[in-house]
Amino acid sequence: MGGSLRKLFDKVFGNQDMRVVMLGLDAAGKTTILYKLHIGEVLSTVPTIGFNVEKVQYKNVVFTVWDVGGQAKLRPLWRYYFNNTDGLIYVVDSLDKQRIEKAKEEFKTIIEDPLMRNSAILVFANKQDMPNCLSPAEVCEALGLPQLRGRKWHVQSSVAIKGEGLYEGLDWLCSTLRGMKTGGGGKA
Ligand SMILES: Nc1nc2c(ncn2[C@@H]2O[C@H](COP(=O)(O)OP(=O)(O)OP(=O)(O)O)[C@@H](O)[C@H]2O)c(=O)[nH]1
Ligand SMILES: [Mg+2]
Repeated sequence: MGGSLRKLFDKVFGNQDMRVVMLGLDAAGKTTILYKLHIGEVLSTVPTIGFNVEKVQYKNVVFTVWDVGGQAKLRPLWRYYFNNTDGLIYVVDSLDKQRIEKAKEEFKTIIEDPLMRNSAILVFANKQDMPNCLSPAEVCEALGLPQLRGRKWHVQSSVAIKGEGLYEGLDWLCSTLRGMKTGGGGKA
């Protein structure tokens, strides 16, 4: 699975310069996604300031991954990480109904930041293998995506531990970014 996903990843991203930030509450599945893609070694973590930043470079694509739970005091650092971000991947634990409201609040703060204004938004409704989880449509509703104006977004059902849905999501992100970079605008 890892090998074939990597080949697909290659095909999708080709030779483009791309900066992708992956965010979500703790335990949403970000690290699992990163490792499942087998796109490279984790380059750096920054535990000294109280949170982990995982950075992965694979060819021209730089992934920066961190969790955003209760990080208000760290928001000034966003400037450093979010600058020139093309794509935002927001990972939601679809089973964690208790914290879906919190996930929404954080999401809203992120996408309203001026640095994120132009980024395409891919949401992984993760842990879809779990019974009684929120459906992708419910996650979409809970995050308020249908009310978003002037943004390109997509909700992708995923089971990160099995690698399901990851390629489909990245495929959407890549073709959307390609469209945006050539000025045509991808599918919303
Ligand atoms: N059932 C199920 N479990 C998953 C899935 N994806 C991730 N997990 C599990 O959820 C837990 C958290 O996953 P991580 O990838 O560590 O989450 P994270 O977003 O990196 O969390 P932080 O690093 O704490 O911010 C782990 O035990 C994973 O195995 C999934 O699709 N289904
Ligand atoms: Mg992690």
